[in-house]
Amino acid sequence: METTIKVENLSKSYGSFLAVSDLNISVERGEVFGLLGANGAGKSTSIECILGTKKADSGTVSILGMNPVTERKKLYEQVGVQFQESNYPDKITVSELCMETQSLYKTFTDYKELLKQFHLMEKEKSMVSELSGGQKQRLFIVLALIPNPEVVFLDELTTGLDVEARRVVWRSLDELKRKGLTIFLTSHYMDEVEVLCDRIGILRKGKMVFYGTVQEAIQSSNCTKLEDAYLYYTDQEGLNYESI
Ligand SMILES: Nc1ncnc2c1ncn2[C@@H]1O[C@H](COP(=O)(O)OP(=O)(O)OP(=O)(O)O)[C@@H](O)[C@H]1O
Repeated sequence: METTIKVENLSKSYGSFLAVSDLNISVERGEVFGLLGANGAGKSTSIECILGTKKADSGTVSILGMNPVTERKKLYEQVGVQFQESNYPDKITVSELCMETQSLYKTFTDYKELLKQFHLMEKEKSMVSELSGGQKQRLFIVLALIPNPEVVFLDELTTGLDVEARRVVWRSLDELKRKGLTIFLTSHYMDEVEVLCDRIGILRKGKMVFYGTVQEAIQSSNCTKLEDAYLYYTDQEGLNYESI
């Protein structure tokens, strides 16, 4: 198998606060990896350090065999990133923003196909600023996919999406995965994780407390559902576990 993302012994502190501690992750080509953890567990910090947009204190990262810090330009031709809050000009339409994004890359996918796939075609001429939260979220996924990437990083994939929109996103990602796209995502929704992820890592206070398949998480915690297994791993003091 071909390893697409390799993270070894990655750590990051903010002052004296250790946000990510000794992270090890390996994602194969065409695999979907989900990084899970409570608010503040260190997911975004990890993604930013992996992408090289934040400087890790120690550890090594390789994406498609490249170092994201020193080979940034070349790597970013093949990596898509979904931003939570994109910086876009005030008065720009959906299609203009897509075209602008296309212009940043040597090769790209037809954005209209992506807009269709993510049910945004009827918003093509709308101002980005006038889209609903869920429509914007889907647009940011489209923007991440425009370079026709080999790997895509999706932070809080479907936060704010309604039930139908989530299914649209899941279906589209599944299709892209079949074509060999490697996906690194974070999510707070265990149903989504069960549908999409081949392997997961659960972070608790910056440390990986579980790494393996969804089935392994369920089995090793003696639970029957992933949500319970997740709580078992993230809430080991038992404060909330089984409180409902
Ligand atoms: N720039 C910063 N300076 C200091 N502390 C930070 C900074 N960014 C993040 N932190 C802290 O690091 C920890 C991890 O934050 P991070 O954003 O990585 O968590 P997360 O798992 O992505 O959370 P969420 O699910 O809420 O998005 C938190 O305790 C946060 O307060």
